[in-house]
Amino acid sequence: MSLSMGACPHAWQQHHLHHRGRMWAASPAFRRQLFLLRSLAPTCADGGRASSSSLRPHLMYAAAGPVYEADAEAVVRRITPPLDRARHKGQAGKIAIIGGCREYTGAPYFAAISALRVGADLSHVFCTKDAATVIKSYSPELIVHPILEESYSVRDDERESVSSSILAEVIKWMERFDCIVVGPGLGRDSFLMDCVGNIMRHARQANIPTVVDGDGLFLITNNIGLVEDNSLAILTPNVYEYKRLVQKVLNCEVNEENASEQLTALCQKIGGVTIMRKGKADLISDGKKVTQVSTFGSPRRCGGQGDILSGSVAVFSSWARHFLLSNEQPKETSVNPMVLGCIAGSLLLRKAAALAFEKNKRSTVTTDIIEFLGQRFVVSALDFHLVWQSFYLKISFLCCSLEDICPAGR
Ligand SMILES: NC(=O)C1=CN([C@@H]2O[C@H](COP(=O)(O)OP(=O)(O)OC[C@H]3O[C@@H](n4cnc5c(N)ncnc54)[C@H](OP(=O)(O)O)[C@@H]3O)[C@@H](O)[C@H]2O)[C@@H](O)CC1
Ligand SMILES: Nc1ncnc2c1ncn2[C@@H]1O[C@H](COP(=O)(O)OP(=O)(O)OP(=O)(O)O)[C@@H](O)[C@H]1O
Ligand SMILES: [Mg+2]
Repeated sequence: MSLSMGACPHAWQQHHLHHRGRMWAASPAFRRQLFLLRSLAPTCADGGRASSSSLRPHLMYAAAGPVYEADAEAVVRRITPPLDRARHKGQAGKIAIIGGCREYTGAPYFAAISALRVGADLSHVFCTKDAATVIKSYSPELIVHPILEESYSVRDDERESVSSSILAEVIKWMERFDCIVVGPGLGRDSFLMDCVGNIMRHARQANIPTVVDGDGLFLITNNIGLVEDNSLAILTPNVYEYKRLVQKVLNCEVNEENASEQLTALCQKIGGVTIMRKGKADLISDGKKVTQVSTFGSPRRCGGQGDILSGSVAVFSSWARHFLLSNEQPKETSVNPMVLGCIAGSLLLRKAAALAFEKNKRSTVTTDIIEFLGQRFVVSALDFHLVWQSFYLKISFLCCSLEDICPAGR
């Protein structure tokens, strides 16, 4: 990846300050170029070293003002590793999901199988004993560890020893993972929450990137120290999870008018984390800038799509990290692999959902979407669809024209 692009996006931005909003909104190609410049080039105004508290005014504008549409397809293409015959098992990613309890077995399965379908080599699930057999029976591809316990199965006097042995069991594996996803189908049992808090602390000490979703967000909302100042943490809240996070951290209500400012403020207040606010458009920020992915996916809102997303984001952010490390980035670069991972995951889910909906219409369920996660297929199928559509339109137009010249029946 070339990082030596000449123009300084911020200088350019200042010059055009008065045209903001309308111009960006008007031209997708323009926004695409700007995003690529901003995401793949160093921030020249501050040498990329701006901390959340030392942003200059025009950078504040960049952080608090417009939302840039990401060139998500370019990001996917850049960070996806080639299918190289020389690679061995594990090099394309080892992901672990911490989730799955008596109530929820679907969510951890969706996240784990999506990680594999996106292209990871190994996908583990750490869940409660009740959930393990069920999850294993969904798929032989997953490595399932039945180690978590809920309060009802642990006596008060055993809590400490059970908690330590759970942590010891996870630690044995932790260093091998490229990313963990905490929360899909985890439930909210208090003992379980405490154990998972310990697992998160350990992951942080070991520098393992952590995607926090579902009930993991419930856990960190009530214990924000678990992710505070962790630049390897990604939070993926849905509407309600975001609402709870804003109320707790910013002590106010969600403000749709200033969505990007509020998201930036939330990232900055927590410190270092990347947040993807899911919704009609997925808004992504690391506290420095806000980008969005708004490619239309599907009108179906069946449960489980967020789980696909968390598994996919885990894989893509690992790939983005490896890509940036192996491409000798200048130290001052502002590219954040966690942000790239969110962008790529969001696009993939949306494209897969679009294709699943085209096939299954209102009966689309999450399993149907997972079928379409083969990204090369998603991209080429979509391209094919567009080509076919335009070909079809041209044919129809030609037929209409012929009809005009030579009406049928004459
Ligand atoms: N197949 C599976 O196993 C799946 C399992 N999943 C797992 O389920 C667990 C919980 O995750 P979640 O996303 O359901 O819970 P969350 O976001 O806390 O609450 C959402 C609920 O809030 C409610 N609500 C409505 N309006 C509201 C408002 N204005 N402000 C506030 N709240 C409002 C509304 O409920 P209602 O009031 O309609 O009863 C809505 O349903 C988690 O572990 C996840 O991974 C899922 O991944 C799906 C697939
Ligand atoms: N109103 C919407 N319009 C279009 N796409 C949406 C909309 N809301 C969510 N999405 C898409 O669905 C994905 C999942 O978001 P959602 O809000 O359903 O997550 P979730 O509630 O955590 O899902 P889950 O049921 O897995 O827990 C998002 O990435 C987004 O792309
Ligand atoms: Mg969810």
